[in-house]
Amino acid sequence: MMLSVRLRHEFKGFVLDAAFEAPAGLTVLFGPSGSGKTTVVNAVAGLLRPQSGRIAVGNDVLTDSAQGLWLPPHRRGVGYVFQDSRLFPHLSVRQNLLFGHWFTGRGGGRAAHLDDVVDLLGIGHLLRRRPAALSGGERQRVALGRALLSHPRLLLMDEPLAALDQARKDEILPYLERLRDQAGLPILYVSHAAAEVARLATHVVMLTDGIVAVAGSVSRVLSDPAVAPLLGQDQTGAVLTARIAAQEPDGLTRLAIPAGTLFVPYVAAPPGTLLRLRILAQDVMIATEELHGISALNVIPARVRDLTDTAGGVLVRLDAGNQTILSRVTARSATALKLAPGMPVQAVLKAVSVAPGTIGVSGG
Ligand SMILES: Nc1ncnc2c1ncn2[C@@H]1O[C@H](COP(=O)(O)OP(=O)(O)OP(=O)(O)O)[C@@H](O)[C@H]1O
Repeated sequence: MMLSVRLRHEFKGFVLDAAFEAPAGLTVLFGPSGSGKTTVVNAVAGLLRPQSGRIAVGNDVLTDSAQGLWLPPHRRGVGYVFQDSRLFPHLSVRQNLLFGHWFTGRGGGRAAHLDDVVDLLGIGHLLRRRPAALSGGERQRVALGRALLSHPRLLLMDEPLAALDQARKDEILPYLERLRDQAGLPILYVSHAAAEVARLATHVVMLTDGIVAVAGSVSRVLSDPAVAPLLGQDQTGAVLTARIAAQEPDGLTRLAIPAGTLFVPYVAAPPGTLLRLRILAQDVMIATEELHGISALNVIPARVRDLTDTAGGVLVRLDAGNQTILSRVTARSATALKLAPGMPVQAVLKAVSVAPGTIGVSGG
């Protein structure tokens, strides 16, 4: 099931002209304030009728200006989760959940069942409570459950974590990962937090000034130097998948990636588990010779693919196995090391860069 979007809409002083596809999984719509994210989401939800374009989920066409077709919001099968949970305060959690179910009246075989959704989101112990007696993170989990129980073809999430503090975000992220991996739906997720993109996205659509600047899988987009100015210097970095190889006696966890072995602080998961790692460009040093007597645990053989000058230094894209790592070095170092495409190097990852907060299950 794939969401495909082609849209053109003009406000005074702003033109949205965007086309992209979002497969099953979680596609983050990312971009600076005013780039058109909400306009896209509103067009998909049916809250805005675009001047021209076509929006479809699989074979179901939601909007097609060429045919004069435009489905109203309640006939789109779109589950919508907002920044604030918008639960009904006078209803219990259970009643809130069933409201989505009841409202659409689209039961039947493919219906998500209350018990399954409650399990997926870990909200069984909350069913009798009123929203006022929930934490912000719990409320968002209930709002997710309500959206899921409306049997959507598609989930839209407009900065669902933006109103939560970091502790509540951390609490809800694992549930979003499960939803992404188990719901089998396209999820279009608006965010301007790079950490959320790195943690949750399977695909990324970067919007700037109403057009799609870059789009593709999260690993490809985040390792694209063209994306660095949009993410910001200290947020630029690659995302890669690793497999837990073993738990070490000294408390570290050994990970396997195609290019070699990484050691990270203990990750509580069994060998074989796939993890997603975020490796910030500023945490990767480059050595042109074999290293001895260095405290860094993680040194990976790699090859320079290309170099890009940016405001904050030179971004070096490194091929490591079939994965890509980004490193930021000063122009002076790039010159001194004579870095050039094709050159074999060692990527030195500072162990701290693979911190627990940046580790999530793989997805996609
Ligand atoms: N109803 C409207 N009438 C006129 N201009 C609008 C309208 N809605 C949005 N715009 C303009 O369209 C542009 C894109 O707005 P949009 O809300 O889609 O951006 P965004 O990426 O979601 O931003 P943010 O991250 O700040 O929410 C902005 O310049 C905004 O002022």
